Amino acid sequence: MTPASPASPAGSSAELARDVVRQLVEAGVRQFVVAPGSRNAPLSFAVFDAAEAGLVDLHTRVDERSAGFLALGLTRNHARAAVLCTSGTAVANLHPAVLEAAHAGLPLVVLTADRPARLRGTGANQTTDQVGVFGRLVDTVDLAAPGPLPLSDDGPSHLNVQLDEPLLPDGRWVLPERLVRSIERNEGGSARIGAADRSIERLPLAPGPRTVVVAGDDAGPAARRLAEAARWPLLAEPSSGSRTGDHALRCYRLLLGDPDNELAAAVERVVVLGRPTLSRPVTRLLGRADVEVCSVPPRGVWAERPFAVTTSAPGFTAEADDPAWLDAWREADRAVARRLDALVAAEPGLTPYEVAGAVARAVGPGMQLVVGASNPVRDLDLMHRPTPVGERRKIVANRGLAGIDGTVSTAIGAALARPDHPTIALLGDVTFLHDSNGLVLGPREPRPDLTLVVVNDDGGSIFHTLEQGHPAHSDRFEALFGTPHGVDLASLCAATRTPHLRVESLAALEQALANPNGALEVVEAVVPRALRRGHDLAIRSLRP
Ligand SMILES: Cc1ncc(C[n+]2csc(CCOP(=O)(O)OP(=O)(O)O)c2C)c(N)n1
Ligand SMILES: C=C(O[C@H]1C=C[C@H](C(=O)CCC(=O)O)[C@@H](C(=O)O)[C@@H]1O)C(=O)O
Ligand SMILES: [Mg+2]
Repeated sequence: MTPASPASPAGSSAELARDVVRQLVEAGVRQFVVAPGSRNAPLSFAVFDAAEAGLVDLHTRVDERSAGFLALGLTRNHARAAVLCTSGTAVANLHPAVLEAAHAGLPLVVLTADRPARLRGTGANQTTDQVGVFGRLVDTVDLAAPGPLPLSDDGPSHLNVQLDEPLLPDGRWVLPERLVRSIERNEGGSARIGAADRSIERLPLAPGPRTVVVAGDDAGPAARRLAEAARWPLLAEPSSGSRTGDHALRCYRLLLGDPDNELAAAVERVVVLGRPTLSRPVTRLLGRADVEVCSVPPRGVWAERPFAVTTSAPGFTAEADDPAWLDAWREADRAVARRLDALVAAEPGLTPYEVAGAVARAVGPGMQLVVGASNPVRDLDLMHRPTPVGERRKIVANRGLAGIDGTVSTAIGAALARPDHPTIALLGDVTFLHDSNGLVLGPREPRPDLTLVVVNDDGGSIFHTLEQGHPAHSDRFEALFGTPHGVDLASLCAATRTPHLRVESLAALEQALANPNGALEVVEAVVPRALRRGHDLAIRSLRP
């Protein structure tokens, strides 16, 4: 047992590392994800000692891409995390998660170990230019000695820590008593970074113009509250935090996508909150010259909107408007939803729409759903019936940049940060394969109560629904877009000893969802990809 050293030698890497970890803990970081490396050893040892003292949770991941998204999932669920790695290409593997955090406005902390500045520009091993490595969107704080850490609360913080040899502390870190006590009293930074509902100046909107409320990703419940106060139709994406109550419309996308829909044509004003990312009909509505747009800027970088905005404010209020407008939208929504359910039910085999519907129904009060990009989030948008207000369901998605990367790890992180209830994830097969390293968990690792439902259509079916999927391109489609892989997911799961179940019917899927194993498991739902374009065209042509 190495002796405890209350204070490391002044100017040592151990002292610098301990100062960084202390400040992060004081700022509310309680989750640390370590990717193994020698250069970051002083930081890793300091985190280990903080974990031994019960102040933080320590996670280890061998793949920095997964480590970054694990930290993102923790942070997205208000358990602020720091991810740390060694120098060189390891740092670049964190970039996808850092970019998602920047665009989603998440306070992820990135600790990159570096060689001392004197070695920069030389051929020193594993040394590159890490200052500004995440581009203009994320500033770097380059640390050579202990000092105050400027941390961002509305986006990622990059701390590049110059660590010189010796890289080993000369003993265990005995954390300062006052730090331990303050954490035990949960003083200092909050361990749960949430979108605090700060009292903000809300701008009143006059009744009259035929208005709809669009709630994009991370809009929060403010969108629902405004729609309810004004009696306006609510067009809420699954990860908006507003897809609850009786103003939210399930099939808004189909109503807007109908060029002859009189209700859509009659819209005169849109109030938009969060970041709408799912569909071109919503994008088209927001870009219409005859529509007034009132916007609450979203979190994250580039918060200015890609469409003309008439009024921008941190929030809006409204009085009750004419309910006939809402009633007309509700009636049309119910009518087209009935036709959608009939179309899906008429299909003999398991469809991705049924998978999304079954998953949505399986997410009970308090539970969490993490949904992957591409078709799963769009199928959920069509099939997810808005749920009652107040039942604390949470739907999480990486919509800052809509990447298919890191989704397994994001789901694990989000699930670990919400241990009171099970989490389900819904994702495509290519998305799953893209982060299958997320299943590589060491024997000491905290494990989530998480069911990963993988919709396996052996490739990227989204492209069938886009321009690329037109039959004119069929000679090149599979090679460039369909990308069939033929991977045996059962064997892939077996490699990491992850429980796996393959289902090919709705009944089998519902049975699996009703009997989760309470730990990490994969339920593979096999569906045909060849039918996607036909189904998509039929669904888009549905009318009330
Ligand atoms: C990191 C990243 N690479 C590529 C893309 C482009 N992309 C979007 S969806 C998709 C295919 C997703 O396939 P899958 O997960 O199986 O879902 P499906 O489309 O079959 O529903 C790809 C490659 C992306 N969004 N992010
Ligand atoms: C496949 C990629 O992402 C694309 C996915 C769908 C988007 C889309 O147009 C959906 C159409 C709809 O449902 O209305 C598409 C877009 O936003 O234009 C995304 O690029 C990809 O390769 O990035
Ligand atoms: Mg697929």
